[in-house]
Amino acid sequence: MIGIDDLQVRFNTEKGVVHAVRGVTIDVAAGEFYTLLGPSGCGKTTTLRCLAGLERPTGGRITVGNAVVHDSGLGVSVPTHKRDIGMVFQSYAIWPHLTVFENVAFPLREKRPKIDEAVIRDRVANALELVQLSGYESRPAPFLSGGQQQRLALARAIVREASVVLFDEPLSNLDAKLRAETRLELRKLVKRLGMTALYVTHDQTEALTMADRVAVMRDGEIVQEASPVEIYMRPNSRFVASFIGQCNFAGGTVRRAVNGSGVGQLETEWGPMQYSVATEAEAGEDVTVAVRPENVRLIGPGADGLPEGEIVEKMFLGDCVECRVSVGTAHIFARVHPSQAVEVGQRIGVDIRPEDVALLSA
Ligand SMILES: Nc1ncnc2c1ncn2[C@@H]1O[C@H](COP(=O)(O)OP(=O)(O)OP(=O)(O)O)[C@@H](O)[C@H]1O
Repeated sequence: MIGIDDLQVRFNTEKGVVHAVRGVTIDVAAGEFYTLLGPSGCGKTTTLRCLAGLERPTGGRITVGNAVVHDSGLGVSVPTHKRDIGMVFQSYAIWPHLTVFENVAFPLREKRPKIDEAVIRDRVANALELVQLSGYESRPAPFLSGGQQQRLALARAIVREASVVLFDEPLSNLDAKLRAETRLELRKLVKRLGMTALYVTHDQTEALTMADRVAVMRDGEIVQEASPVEIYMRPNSRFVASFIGQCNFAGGTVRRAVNGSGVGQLETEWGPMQYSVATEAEAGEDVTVAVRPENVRLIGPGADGLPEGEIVEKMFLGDCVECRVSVGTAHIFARVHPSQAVEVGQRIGVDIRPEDVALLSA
């Protein structure tokens, strides 16, 4: 439904040329919820703006459904209003001088040939019902709460009945609790309407909870594209592992590589370890070992010949206690249940399952 092929965007600035998007290629299936995730300045908004027709790419080709909306080689560029796309932005861009009804009706009133007033009323009523704003029709838009304004922006995007909807950080103005509620609501609504969504965010929780597929961007490029679970469990680089959630890293050397269904052996800064996820790393190769803090278990000292360390710091985080443990020649962070008795200075065994160890290139 959305095809972006080798997208290139260069901006000429006083400080020289900024190559904001470098060969981004994505293919989003009909009905899929696809998220571009990355730190500020990585080029995600620029990619979205190119798709919307708000930015002119330097190179590449973009299709929406069966329509080519941009092709730098052929000199094709379809204007924004002729693309089959709805948009929801961070600043909701609702009209403060209009009522809720008129805000939603606005995109329909702009259409040529003109849409019949009775049809407009019907479609607005439907859109408002979907986002649970029925009954607010005559209220001035600024007199809605942040969450309601966000839903109003969504109603305005869906009233066009476009098959593709673009979201640029639409939840970032909401407080934490409302943001968490709206995440799931928004995903459910998009799925119910069968829309194809391209969602831009720098918030890893949003990406992990909402998306069918996530593309992590860095410096204008996609560095990994996979399902949320795979991105989290099998990051392909230190950058992705540390951008998405917390991660422990240590230098290591492969002593015996995984073959078949067996486990491999590593020598690491934390001591000897086992791993079971097959990689291309060979015996003798230097690697970076990555382990999530929630996968580090702390067990009584001397247990089963586990590497032993000392708790040097602990921090209560509400749903868990984070401990910094000195082990081998390095430190590792572990997250334990608040009911587990842990004290600074305590000797402790550090247990990590082989399947929770990821190897990255050194
Ligand atoms: N109109 C412009 N002129 C010059 N440089 C620009 C322009 N728009 C974006 N850039 C630059 O292109 C790069 C990518 O910007 P972009 O807004 O796409 O990043 P982003 O990942 O969406 O970041 P954020 O989350 O902060 O919006 C940045 O270095 C930015 O400064």
